[in-house]
Amino acid sequence: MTLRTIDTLGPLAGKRVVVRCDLNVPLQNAVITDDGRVRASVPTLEALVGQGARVIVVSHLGRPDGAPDPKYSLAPIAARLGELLDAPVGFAADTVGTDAAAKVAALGDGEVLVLENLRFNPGETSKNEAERTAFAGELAAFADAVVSDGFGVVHRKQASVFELEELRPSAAGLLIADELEVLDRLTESPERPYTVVLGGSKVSDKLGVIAHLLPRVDTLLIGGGMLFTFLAAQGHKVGSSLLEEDQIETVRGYLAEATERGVSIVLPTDVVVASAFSAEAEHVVTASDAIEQTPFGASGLGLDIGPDTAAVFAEHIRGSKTVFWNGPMGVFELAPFAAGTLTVAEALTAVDGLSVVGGGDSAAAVRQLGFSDDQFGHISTGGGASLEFLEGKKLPGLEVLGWQ
Ligand SMILES: Nc1ncnc2c1ncn2[C@@H]1O[C@H](COP(=O)(O)OP(=O)(O)O)[C@@H](O)[C@H]1O
Ligand SMILES: O=C(OP(=O)(O)O)[C@H](O)COP(=O)(O)O
Repeated sequence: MTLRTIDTLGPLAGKRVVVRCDLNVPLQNAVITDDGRVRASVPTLEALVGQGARVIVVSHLGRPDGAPDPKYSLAPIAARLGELLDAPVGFAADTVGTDAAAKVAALGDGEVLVLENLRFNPGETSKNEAERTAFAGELAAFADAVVSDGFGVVHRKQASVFELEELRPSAAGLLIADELEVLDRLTESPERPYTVVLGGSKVSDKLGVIAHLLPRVDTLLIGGGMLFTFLAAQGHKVGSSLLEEDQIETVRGYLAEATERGVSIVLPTDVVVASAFSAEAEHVVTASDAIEQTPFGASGLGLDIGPDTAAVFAEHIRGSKTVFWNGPMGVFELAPFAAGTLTVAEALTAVDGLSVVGGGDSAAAVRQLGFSDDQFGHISTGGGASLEFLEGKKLPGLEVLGWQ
């Protein structure tokens, strides 16, 4: 079965349509540093506004703890959406409370309202299905129909991504359809050599993907926060760098399996180690088996891949016909630790084949480092979502829309 599209919902003029977007953008002091995901949400919202639907936008932002936290308010994102739509966009200070109910009731045809962060409500991400269904029911009370367009979150079985879509007539938005068109090419018949580059900080989420990618790819390049669990698996000390100790054995298994399958997992030979997590911190380049031998000893933090590693990664990337990259190579937000990400991004722009960058922060990184979207084959709004799609997994937020 293929995705149900918006037209399967019938005429939407005057109907209340809840649209699940992924507006989880990077913010610094409530200022959006990359609005890519907001822009990517616009075509579907414009299409619904154009039909005269009453559009109610819902999204998460960050990982708040199931309770309101002003740091994660969607208010600045609602304002940006208004600029991009060039129309007034309302904002409710809660998700399913009295303010939301009043503003939904007052919404006119062709108007847009953004509700406050879904994850301020424990039911959104609850592990308990009944709790998720109860929260989805509260959202469904606002909806005659649901459009799901938050590609970045379709791998999460969360109330607004799965249970809500079961409770009302639902369909996929234009962004999800676009994303699947490109990513499907990567699962069906990627031109070889096929290289996947992994980094970022959601280490435990993404390590699990590796087992499923090994049968599909020729080369895996490992940078970012996850590289330290690999170094630890090889018996090296990693100072105070990000480390998933309980994954070390699993990672040893990946290394052994890669050897058996003839897949090369390329690990950094040098890293940038800093005295603290700050742009002003002292930092040095060191061999990746000597992280604790810098002046910072065991408190040293690995915050980027080193220049030798970056050059080796770039060579692998340029020699590939298909490259998928998720997760910055280092803490690119701090200038001294952006070089590895810059080198890898540059190499992707030189791929003679299909290059895909996936993930909110990875997309933000390439734009912040001065690249334009058209220098890559595709920039996906989903990091974890596209990785899990590439590993061939059935994603709850897609299955509920008819995708098989
Ligand atoms: N060595 C590292 N230590 C800590 N954080 C890192 C490291 N390398 C990269 N990061 C961080 O990873 C974050 C992005 O990770 P992630 O959310 O997994 O990527 P994406 O959003 O592209 O899927 C960035 O904010 C970056 O600072
Ligand atoms: O940023 C996101 O994913 P990504 O970092 O894998 O691209 C999505 O908004 C999902 O967020 P989550 O990983 O907190 O569920």
